[in-house]
Parts: sequence; C-alpha cells; structure tokens
Amino acid sequence: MTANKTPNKAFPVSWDQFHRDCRALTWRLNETGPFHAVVAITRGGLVPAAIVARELGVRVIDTVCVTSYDHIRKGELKVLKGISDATAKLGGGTGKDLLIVDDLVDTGATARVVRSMIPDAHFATVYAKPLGKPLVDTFITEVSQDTWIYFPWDLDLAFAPPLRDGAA
Ligand SMILES: O=P(O)(O)OC[C@H]1O[C@H](OP(=O)(O)OP(=O)(O)O)[C@H](O)[C@@H]1O
Ligand SMILES: O=c1[nH]c(=O)c2nc[nH]c2[nH]1
Ligand SMILES: [Mg+2]
Repeated sequence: MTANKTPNKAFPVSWDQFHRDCRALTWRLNETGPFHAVVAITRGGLVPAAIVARELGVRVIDTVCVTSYDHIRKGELKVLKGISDATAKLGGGTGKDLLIVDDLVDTGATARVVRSMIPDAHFATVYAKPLGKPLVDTFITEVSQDTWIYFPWDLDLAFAPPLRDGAA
C-alpha cells in the first residue's frame, strides 16, 4: 500500500483459491528452474514456499525474516534474519538458481531489500500490485494498488450482513 493510505477495495482469498494460485505459479516456475533452494520471505512467504517447493521437488528451504506492516499500517522495514551461509553458497554468493518466494509484492520495499541481498535469484510472488510488479520475475494475479489482499491465515469465518443492509 502507498504509505499508510487506507485501501478501499478488498480481495479476500480462500485456502482453495490460494492453493490453486500457488500451483499455477509453480507451472510457470517449472519452465524457469531448476532451483537449488527456495528462500521464503517470512511470514507470508512461508505458505506459498511450502506449496511451491513441494511441487518443484525442492528440499532445501531457507528464510529471510522481514517485518514492516502492522496490519494495514506500513512501518519501518527491518531485516531480522538473512539467508544462511549454506544457502548463500548454493547460490554462488549472488543467488543464482535460488528461488525467492513471497505471498505478494505491494510497494516493492520488501522485494527491493531481499533482491539486494541475492540479486541473481528469481523472485516469485502469488499476487502483485502495480508499484511492486517491476521487481517480481514471476507472479500470478495482479490487483490494483488500492486493494488490500486478505489471506486465509488472517481470516476467520464470520457472519456477513445481507447486501441490502450495506454489505460490500
Ligand atoms: O511490497 P511491500 O510494500 O514491502 O509489502 C509486501 C510485504 O508485506 C507483507 O509482509 P509483512 O511485512 O506484513 O509481514 P508478514 O509477511 O509477516 O505478514 C507481505 O507478506 C510482503 O512480504
Ligand atoms: O495481508 C496483506 N495484504 C496486502 O494487501 C498487503 N500489502 C502489504 N502487506 C500486505 N499484507
Ligand atoms: Mg511478508
């Protein structure tokens, strides 16, 4: 999201839909690999990374731990953990034949920081917004910049009021 603006559209994603979108992402990535390892950007990237790694048959999974959003409010970006020495070695120091996976790219701030660590890695996300899209090599679905994507792990089943009572 552009710094601290409230998104006015919602894009809720179910587990089924997310699984399907991750598999679609893997179909595309399968034409690009093989990859030595998957690097998940936590926490949102952990779920697609597990599915993509399973489909690609990759057994080495590492994490880059980054934090920046408190729900929809964008804060300062902090890298809590970089990739391990073993993964860095697999990527020849520059990330060659490593696959970075995140759930989405929004402003591109997270992608920019992780790309700078391993510039030759392939960067994949399931969803992309226009500002971040140029930083991603492969993604599945684009949504507008003023849309907030709601992931199934952040949602709960709840009563939805009827449309005539003002539900979106
Ligand atoms: O393109 P950007 O504007 O940087 O936003 C994208 C990042 O924001 C979210 O992570 P968040 O920092 O909320 O942490 P989380 O993955 O733990 O939810 C999302 O999972 C991406 O990693
Ligand atoms: O759950 C989320 N949905 C989003 O649209 C988004 N953008 C940045 N970070 C995000 N997290
Ligand atoms: Mg994240």
